[in-house]
Amino acid sequence: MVLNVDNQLFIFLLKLAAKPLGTIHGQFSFPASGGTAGLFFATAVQRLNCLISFQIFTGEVYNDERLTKGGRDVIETKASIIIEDFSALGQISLVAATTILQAMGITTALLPATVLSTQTEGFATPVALDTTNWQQATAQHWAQLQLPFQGALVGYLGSAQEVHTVRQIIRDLTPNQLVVDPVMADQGCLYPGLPATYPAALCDLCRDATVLTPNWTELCLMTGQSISEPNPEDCLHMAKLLHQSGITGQLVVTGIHQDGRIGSWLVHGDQLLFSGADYFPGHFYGTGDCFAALLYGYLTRGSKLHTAVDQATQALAVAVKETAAVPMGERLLGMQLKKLVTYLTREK
Ligand SMILES: Nc1ncnc2c1ncn2[C@@H]1O[C@H](COP(=O)(O)OP(=O)(O)O)[C@@H](O)[C@H]1O
Ligand SMILES: Cc1ncc(COP(=O)(O)O)c(C=O)c1O
Repeated sequence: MVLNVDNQLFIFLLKLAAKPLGTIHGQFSFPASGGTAGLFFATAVQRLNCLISFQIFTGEVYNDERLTKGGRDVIETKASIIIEDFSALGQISLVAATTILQAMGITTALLPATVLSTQTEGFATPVALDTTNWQQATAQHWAQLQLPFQGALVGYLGSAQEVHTVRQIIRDLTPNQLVVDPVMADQGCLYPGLPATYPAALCDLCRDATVLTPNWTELCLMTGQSISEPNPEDCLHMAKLLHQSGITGQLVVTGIHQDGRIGSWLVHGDQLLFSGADYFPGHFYGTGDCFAALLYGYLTRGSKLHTAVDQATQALAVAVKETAAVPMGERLLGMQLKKLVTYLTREK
């Protein structure tokens, strides 16, 4: 319960208590204990001599000289913009990426691309909430605040319209690096609910990417090639096709089996550099999301791309091993991240 206190003596005492913090005026609301709680609060504030701006229930603001007129100090931390679906259940996409990047000590700026009740595979049709208007308004707010951004990571977006929105947002916020995981397909098929026009829409966004992490099916769809078995010759050919179409970011193709291991090919000129780890039988959901987040994280920490791919592959293997130990049906919830978080927080 909130009680309105309109008591001249109380306001006088509160002004006195808060004097070191600047000017206050008007009418205040405090919890049921009323004047006593208010006085206690004001005295505590005075004792702490807080150098912050804070708001009391009614919206009255204390201003401190150190704060700018806009109401905040300059923020120097460069946040990372993460744009992908927020699937409410389990550890898919934005939930996994946020967990990983926070464990790596990276400040995130989240723009959920769509809010889903579940991921799109294995749970029938998820309930979806379109976030386009909110995303645009939030990006505009961030631009007005002139916040600095280190980079952006883009994953599953879910509609061609959303892809266009995201492209515009990225152009407005100008992050230094853009890692795009063109999430749309696996094992030869587009994910449920995505239209056949989706790959072309995604290619537009990929033109702005500095690093791309498609799996083999996604690479084939992006280049309009029929879906083959992964092989080096086709991979290099498709890398050239992408380049010719204006997609010039560095290419890391995931889900590659080589020498009894599984990992990715980093396209380096006419060479393919393989990074791999132990293969665990069966399909895992959300490995691609986690790989892209880890790769983004290591790049942000300053690793060169080849090193970052190796680091991401080894870190991901920790989560794959943990997830392999849970019953197969549970894998639909995404990757188990507990051990990976410990691994990441222990890293220097
Ligand atoms: N069965 C598996 N065993 C071990 N690691 C795997 C397995 N499946 C995927 N990974 C790891 O996850 C990475 C991304 O997986 P991939 O299936 O290509 O992603 P996506 O989810 O985008 O299809 C792979 O390059 C590999 O490092
Ligand atoms: C909503 C959603 N986001 C993300 C993904 C990405 O999963 P993965 O990392 O396995 O490509 C999926 C896969 O089905 C999905 O449905």
